[in-house]
Amino acid sequence: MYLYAVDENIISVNNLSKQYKTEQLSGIRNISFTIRRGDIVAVIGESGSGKSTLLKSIFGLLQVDEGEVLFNGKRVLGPNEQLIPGHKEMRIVSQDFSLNIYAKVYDNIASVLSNTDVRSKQEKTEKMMQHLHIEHLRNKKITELSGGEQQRVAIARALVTDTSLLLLDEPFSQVDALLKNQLRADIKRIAAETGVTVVIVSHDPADGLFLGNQLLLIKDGSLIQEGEPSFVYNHPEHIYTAQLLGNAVVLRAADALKLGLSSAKESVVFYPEWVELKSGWNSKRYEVQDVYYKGFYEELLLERNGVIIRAIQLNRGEHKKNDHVQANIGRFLEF
Ligand SMILES: Nc1ncnc2c1ncn2[C@@H]1O[C@H](COP(=O)(O)OP(=O)(O)OP(=O)(O)O)[C@@H](O)[C@H]1O
Repeated sequence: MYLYAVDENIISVNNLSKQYKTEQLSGIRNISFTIRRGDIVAVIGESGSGKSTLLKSIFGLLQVDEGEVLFNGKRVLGPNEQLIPGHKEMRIVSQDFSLNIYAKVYDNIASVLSNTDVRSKQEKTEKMMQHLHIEHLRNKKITELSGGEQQRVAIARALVTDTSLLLLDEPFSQVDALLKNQLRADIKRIAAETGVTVVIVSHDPADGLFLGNQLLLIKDGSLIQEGEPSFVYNHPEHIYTAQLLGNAVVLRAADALKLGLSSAKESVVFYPEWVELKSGWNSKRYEVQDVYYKGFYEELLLERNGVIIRAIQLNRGEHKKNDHVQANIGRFLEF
């Protein structure tokens, strides 16, 4: 019996470290996690935090210094250990797409399929073009496409071979806001339909919150938190996580006390949506310093006893600058 037949983890990353020979700290350090079959995992972190290094290490494009990556229970070999770097059961879509720029869209996708069954090759290519909404581009050369269109072709090409693990490095970097929402939804739908496991690297926290069943947060080469997105959002282990995911308000304990929040820790942290704008026995009076229009909601800058906080107001125009409002910080975290 094969090991992977009984193991629900498609990937196990164990104590993985990869340092580049640079003066500053770079690469990744001592990272461990597992990926369940069929999951969409979002790796989120700022530029330079080590996301691409992690993705390339999973795929076997980098020789790691310590630790290992297991794919279906078998160690992924590095470039020094095999002739052709990479892994034949995984597909990676890197930021440069690696498409044949002189070939047409259709041929870019079809060319990765075998010629033994021409009919099935055509069907699979057609289906994948439909999945990614690029049928109308079939006869265009890659050089004639926008960055976002190229990105879709690259994803179609990666998925058409019935791969079991798809690695996407910043798949939305070239896409404008409208297409980004569509492409995010497409990836989610295709993953559900095909059962492919997806690892997405992004600097945009919204990708991690919306897309993944599992969220990994990387900072300065280390994995600082992982878990189901809503759990990580609501139970951040670091102030940084709350700031990155939800633009949290961070107050020193002394300032928090001026708002009636008492804490024995150094800092008090809460998301703007945890502030309830209402009168009640525990609500306090604040002055509206400013109102920021955010589309379907407004962010209010509120002041009390010299301390500024932010709150969210869904009913636009309800409170204006210099108004006085009653607000209650319904929940807060202590660090
Ligand atoms: N080949 C290399 N040689 C030296 N340093 C490198 C190399 N590749 C990456 N680094 C450094 O390692 C760190 C992590 O880089 P990595 O590309 O993994 O980050 P990232 O989170 O993917 O960033 P980005 O979102 O900007 O692509 C950075 O400080 C980077 O400068």
